[in-house]
Amino acid sequence: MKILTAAQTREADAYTIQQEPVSSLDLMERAAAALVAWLRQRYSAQVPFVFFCGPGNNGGDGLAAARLLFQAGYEVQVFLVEEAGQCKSQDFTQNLQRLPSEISTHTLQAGFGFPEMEFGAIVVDALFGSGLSRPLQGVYAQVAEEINQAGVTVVAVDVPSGLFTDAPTPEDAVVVQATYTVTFERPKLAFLLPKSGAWVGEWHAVPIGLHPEFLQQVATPYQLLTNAYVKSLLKARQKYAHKGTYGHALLIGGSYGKMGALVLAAKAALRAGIGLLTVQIPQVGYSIVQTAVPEAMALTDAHELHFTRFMGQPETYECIGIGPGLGQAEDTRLALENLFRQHLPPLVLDADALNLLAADRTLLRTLPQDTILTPHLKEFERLAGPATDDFHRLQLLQSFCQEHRCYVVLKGAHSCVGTPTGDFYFNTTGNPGMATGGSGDVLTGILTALRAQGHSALETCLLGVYLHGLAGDLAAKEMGQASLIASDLTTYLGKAFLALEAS
Ligand SMILES: NC(=O)C1=CN([C@@H]2O[C@H](COP(=O)(O)OP(=O)(O)OC[C@H]3O[C@@H](n4cnc5c(N)ncnc54)[C@H](OP(=O)(O)O)[C@@H]3O)[C@@H](O)[C@H]2O)[C@H](O)CC1
Ligand SMILES: [K+]
Repeated sequence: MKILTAAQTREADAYTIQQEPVSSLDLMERAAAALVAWLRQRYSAQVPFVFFCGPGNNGGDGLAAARLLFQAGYEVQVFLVEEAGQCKSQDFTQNLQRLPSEISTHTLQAGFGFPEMEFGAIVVDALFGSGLSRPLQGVYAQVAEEINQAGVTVVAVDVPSGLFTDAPTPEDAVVVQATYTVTFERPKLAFLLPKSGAWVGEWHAVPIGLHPEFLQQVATPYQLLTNAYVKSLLKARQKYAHKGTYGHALLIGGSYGKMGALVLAAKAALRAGIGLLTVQIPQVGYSIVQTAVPEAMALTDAHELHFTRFMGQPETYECIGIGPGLGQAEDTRLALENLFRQHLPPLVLDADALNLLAADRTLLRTLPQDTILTPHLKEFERLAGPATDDFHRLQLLQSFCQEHRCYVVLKGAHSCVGTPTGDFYFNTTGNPGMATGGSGDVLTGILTALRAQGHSALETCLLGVYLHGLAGDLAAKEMGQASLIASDLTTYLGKAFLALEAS
């Protein structure tokens, strides 16, 4: 699903208005109705609502929604927030005229006294949306600050007021802290990024019937993974298959004190459908692996404690995953250097393999084409340098993938897959319970297994992050986020496959 910029959203509006055709006032009515349907599903008519409406179409949405909610029997109060002399949008003015006189309406200007709020009231933030052109100041900043200090549930209309959707919001800017953001048609790019996403709370995208033709033709490098799309990437298992049909993968990793990481990756690879799995481990890991993962074959390194030399034949494997528990010894770096000189099957690199690459730019330059790298934010910073903000990090991701002709799974709340073509795919599954040691090792195992089964690098990344997150969501549903540990992700991987197939 494409993610649109604010400018593209305006174009989508204009196209819809012209081609459907529908008046802009009716389009606003549709947006307001979609918001009200969401509110009514969540809150009973006993819950009072307080609307704060700005001067543009976001405020107009607020006014239309206040009217519809009032007509549905809810108690509604409206505060119009305005800087003296500020122009109002036409649709705002029309909706103000349509507001039933029974709704208590007040204007807040500079120096206002912030209203007392009834206990349990829900604040609807309709100050500004995608038309924000500068940080909040004056009365708008004051109202936003008061809302943030009121300790109430805040539902932001389309965008939390003060948040820029396609550019960094300055560090010191005032932004409404939303509990929920009900956004129209598509989430905005800022919602998916770690810093700006924190203002958004839990977001829900509600359709408002923007013209499908426009959505189909509009070009964007930003995509959101949908269930339907990821499902289309699944391959059915064949009746006459044998273990050779589903690839032979190799995982290289584990070192003294870090064999668990390799075991986690190996178990996940097996649950991700691999036909055959071999692991290469230092001697210290031999009995650990043979006991913990009897399904895997083991190659032992010449070294007792860590990886120093690839012991197999590259052509035996359809994919090699390197990194979980690897360690960063100098002879491990040399072993990677030697390995990269060979003709290799596709690679998945994680953890210490990434740290070794980051510390040795020459090694990085020899990275085989189409390698999948799976850094978290800190590892990515080591690889590509520090980012000044979320949007700068996306630029770094794009140029890194293009320069090294690789795929990067940048792990986080909405893990982002960067591609050599300069595209970005944001994941939609997963939860904060997955921020736990070993979660990344499980992902490496899944990706290595999918790649070895013949998926392209892109398909592997998309299917892998989605299934990994879905397994986390299914696990968290039964055991809660706090108690979730990495092995649970592997336990629930089968259910994630089933859920995706059945969706
Ligand atoms: N397709 C859709 O998604 C639809 C969305 N709708 C809603 O429309 C808004 C966007 O409306 P728009 O009027 O473009 O923008 P805003 O309401 O966010 O505000 C714009 C006005 O405010 C001025 N402005 C901008 N920043 C500030 C600021 N910091 N302080 C004061 N004033 C500011 C701006 O004027 P400037 O010329 O000064 O920039 C505008 O006057 C979208 O978010 C949805 O809620 C439609 O209802 C339906 C379709
Ligand atoms: K808003």
